[in-house]
Amino acid sequence: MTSPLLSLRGITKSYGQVHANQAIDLDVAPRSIHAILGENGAGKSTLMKMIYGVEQPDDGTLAWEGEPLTFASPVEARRKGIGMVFQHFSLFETLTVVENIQLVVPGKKADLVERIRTLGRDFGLEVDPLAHVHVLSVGERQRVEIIRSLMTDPKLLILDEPTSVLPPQLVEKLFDTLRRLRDGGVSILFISHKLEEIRAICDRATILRGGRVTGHVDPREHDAHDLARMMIGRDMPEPMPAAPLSGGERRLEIIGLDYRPEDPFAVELSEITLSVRAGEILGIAGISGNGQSELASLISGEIVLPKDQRDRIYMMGQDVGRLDAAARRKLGFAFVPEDRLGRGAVPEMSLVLNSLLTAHSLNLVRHGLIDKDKAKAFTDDCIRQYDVRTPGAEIEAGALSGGNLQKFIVGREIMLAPKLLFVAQPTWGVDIGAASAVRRRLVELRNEGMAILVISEELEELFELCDFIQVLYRGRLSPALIARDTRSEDIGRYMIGAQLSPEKGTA
Ligand SMILES: Nc1ncnc2c1ncn2[C@@H]1O[C@H](COP(=O)(O)OP(=O)(O)OP(=O)(O)O)[C@@H](O)[C@H]1O
Repeated sequence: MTSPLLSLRGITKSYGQVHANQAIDLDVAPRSIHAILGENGAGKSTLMKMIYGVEQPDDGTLAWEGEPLTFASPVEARRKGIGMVFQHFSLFETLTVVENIQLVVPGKKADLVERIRTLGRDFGLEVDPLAHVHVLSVGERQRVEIIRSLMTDPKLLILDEPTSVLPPQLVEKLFDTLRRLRDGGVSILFISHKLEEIRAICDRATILRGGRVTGHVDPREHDAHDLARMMIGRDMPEPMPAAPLSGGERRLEIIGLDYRPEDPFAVELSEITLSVRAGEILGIAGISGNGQSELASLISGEIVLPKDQRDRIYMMGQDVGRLDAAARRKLGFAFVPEDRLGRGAVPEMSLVLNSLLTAHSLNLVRHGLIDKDKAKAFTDDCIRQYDVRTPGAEIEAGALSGGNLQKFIVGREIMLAPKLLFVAQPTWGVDIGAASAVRRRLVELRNEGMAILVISEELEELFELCDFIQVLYRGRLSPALIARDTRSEDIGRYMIGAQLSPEKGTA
C-alpha cells in the first residue's frame, strides 16, 4: 500500500491482569475506511483510546505520516489531525448547534455558522446551526458531532459504533457522508459489530480477538460468516425456533395510558395501549427519543402514576401504577434498563455486590447479612452462563467492557426467573456471537412461558425475537403488528411517522 497515514507496531496495554491489547500492528492507509472488528472485550476501544491520546500504551510505537508519535492527550491528537466521535454524544441540550461547536472550536459565531452550513452541504451533514440541540433527532445530533470533529480538519476520524444510534433509513445517508469524506481525503476508523455494514462501507478490516490481531482482510472479499468466524473463533449458532403461541395469561397490560412529564425535554405519552401474555415476546420499535425512556420508567416503576390515575398499568393481574419498582419486582417482574452504568449497575462496586442489587430476593441476604458464598456462587454462575469475560466476580463492574457488562446485567435479571421480563436494548453494544446467544436464550424463555417485553432500535433483532411489534413515534404507539406478516419497510415508515398501508396485518 501507499505509505500509511497511521502505523502502530507492537502496541501493548494491560489493566492489571487484563491484557487488553497485545502486540497490535495496524496500518491505516490514506483515503480509506478501515473497520476494527472484534467481539466484546476484544480491545477495540482500548486501541482507539491510545490512538486518540486518552490512554498511553505500555509498549510499542505509533507513527503518523512516517514520524514517531506520542500523544499525551486528545488535544494533541486533534492538533495533529485525529478526530473521534464517541458513541455517547456530549452535546449540551439547552445550547444551539453553533454554541455547542463554539465550546471547542474558536471563531466568531457568524463565521462558524457559515462553516457549519458549508460542511453540511459538502458532506451531506445538513443541520440548522441555530437550532437548539434538544429539538434535534438522534441522527441530527450525530451530524453535529461529526461536523464538530470535521471543523478541526482531521485527516483521520474515529467513529465508535456510529450506526447503533441510527434508524435504518439514516444508515445509508451516514455511509454516503463517510464515502464523501474519504473521497475528500479523510481516513476513517470504523468500529462496528455489524458485519454487513462493514462489508458495505469499509475497504479494509482489522480483526481483534482477545486483545490480539487475528487478521487484516478486505471485508468485501469475505462473507459475514467468514468474518464472524475470525472474530469469535467458531461458527455462529443458528437462531432458536419459536414454538407456536400458547395464548397464556396477560402478564402486562397497559390501557390508554397518558403521561405528561414535568421535565420540558421529556416526551409526553398519549393513549399507550399494549399487552404481553405468558409465552410471547412483544417488541417496541422506534428511534430512541420518541418516548422510550419515559415508557420504560413507567413500566419499571421508576415513575409511579399520580393518585387519580387508576387501572392503567397491570402486572400479573394487579393494578401496579402506584407501586414502586421494588413492589413490582416482588410480583415477579424483572428489568434490564438501557442505561447500564447508571441504573443497571454501580460501576464502583464488584460484580458480586452488583448481583445483590436485584438478586437479593434469592436468599442471598439472610437476617440482613449477605450470604457471601451464595452471592459469589450466583455471580460465578451468571458469568459462566452468559459468557461474561472478566478475571473474576470480585472485579468492579466499571472495569468490564460495555458488551460484557450488558451480558452480566441481562444474565442477572434472567436468573431471577421472572414471570415478566422487560429488556431495553438487549444486545446494545453486544457482539454478534454473544448477541445471538442472548437472543436464543430470550426465545427459549418465551417458549418456556415467560412474558417478555423488548425495546430495541434494531429491527432485525425485533424480527428475530418478537411475536408482535409496536412502533413508538412521538409518544404514541402503533397498533400491534404480527411480526411474521410485517416487512421491515412498514415498521420503518411508522418509525419516521408515515402511515402504514391499511392491508398489512395487525394483531
Ligand atoms: N479502565 C479499565 N480497567 C480495567 N480493565 C479495563 C479497563 N478498560 C478496559 N478494560 C478491559 O480491557 C479489555 C478490553 O476492553 P475494550 O473496552 O477495549 O473492549 P472492546 O473491544 O471495546 O469491547 P466492547 O465491544 O464490549 O466495547 C476488557 O477485558 C476490559 O474489561
